[in-house]
Amino acid sequence: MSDPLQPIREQIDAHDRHLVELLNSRLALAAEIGKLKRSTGGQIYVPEREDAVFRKVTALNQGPIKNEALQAIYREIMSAAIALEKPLLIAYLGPEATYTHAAAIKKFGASVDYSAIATISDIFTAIEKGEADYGIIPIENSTEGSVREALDGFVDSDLKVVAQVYLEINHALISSTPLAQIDKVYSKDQALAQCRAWLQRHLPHAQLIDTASTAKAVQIAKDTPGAAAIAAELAAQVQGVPVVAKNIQDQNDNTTRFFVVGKRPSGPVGGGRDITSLVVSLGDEAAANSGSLLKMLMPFGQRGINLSKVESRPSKKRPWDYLFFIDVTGHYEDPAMKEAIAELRKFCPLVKWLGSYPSVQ
Ligand SMILES: O=C(O)C(=O)C[C@]1(C(=O)O)C=C[C@@H](O)C=C1
Repeated sequence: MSDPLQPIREQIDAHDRHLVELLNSRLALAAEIGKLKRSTGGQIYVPEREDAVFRKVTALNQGPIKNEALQAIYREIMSAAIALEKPLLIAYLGPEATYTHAAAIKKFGASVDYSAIATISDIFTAIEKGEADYGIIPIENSTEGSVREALDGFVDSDLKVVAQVYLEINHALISSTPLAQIDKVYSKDQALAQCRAWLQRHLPHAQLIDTASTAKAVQIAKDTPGAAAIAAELAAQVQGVPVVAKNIQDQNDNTTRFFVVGKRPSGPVGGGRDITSLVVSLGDEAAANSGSLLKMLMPFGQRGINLSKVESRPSKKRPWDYLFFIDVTGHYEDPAMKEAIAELRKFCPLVKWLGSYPSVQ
């Protein structure tokens, strides 16, 4: 009896031949772009162009492929294109299998090189010294708020935020010890905090111990009797430690926002899809004038520039002196944004542009 799958598979084979041809022809064009960029010193990774490509293919898509699947494929196509143009090294907050590692792969795909770096400040240093091309760091979590080391890192650095990526965070309890006998739980402070209610319910007497990263916690738990770690399931797989419980985060839509940092700024994507991040200090103005916070936001509001985040951090220079981290919609090069920032500079001793980047992807 003839196999009914056979003729369909033959059509798939014909499509695959065509796809491979098309992919190679597309990548040859990227290699040509790479040559031009190398001779002119152009940027290899271009977030605003990638955003346009993602938007274009999504608009072309009539199914049945889902947009998410199409974008994942295009992520890998552009990752392969980057690798042909120039091998890029991406530094991420390690060790291997941290959430930042997963976010880095989501952003840059499988064809670039990655390097695990122990601290956020070492990531900044690696890029400044040219030891890595880009860095990826967690900036804020939907349950726990900002990552302080990351915000602080930008104050003293001239690196720019060139792109951002969001990753849904699903924590697992990882241990070789059964749940009833676990007396210590290791993880990064943010992850422990994101599972506070679950821990209170299931391990109310366990000691909670902060570690430099979630993957580091798995390393410790692996060799410590009675110990468990909170980390990604990926970290459990990579290090061969059993998963005791899955999805233990208190909020189901627990999401972390990551920044990609590099030496040169990204160009605009337009259409209200850019975000600009700034750090502002009001200096003595704050002490002298109770309306100064409002005054700081007015230059944006008056020009219809949308404010999506304001976060304050102690300046560490004087007690009760604050730095404000502000996200606004638009690119630094937009005329209205330029005007607003110029106005801010008239009365703020510090207005530092951290970067402008596409809001999605
Ligand atoms: O258009 C470019 O500048 C390219 O390098 C090509 C390409 C692509 O494959 O489409 C690859 C990498 C960049 O990040 C953006 C786009």
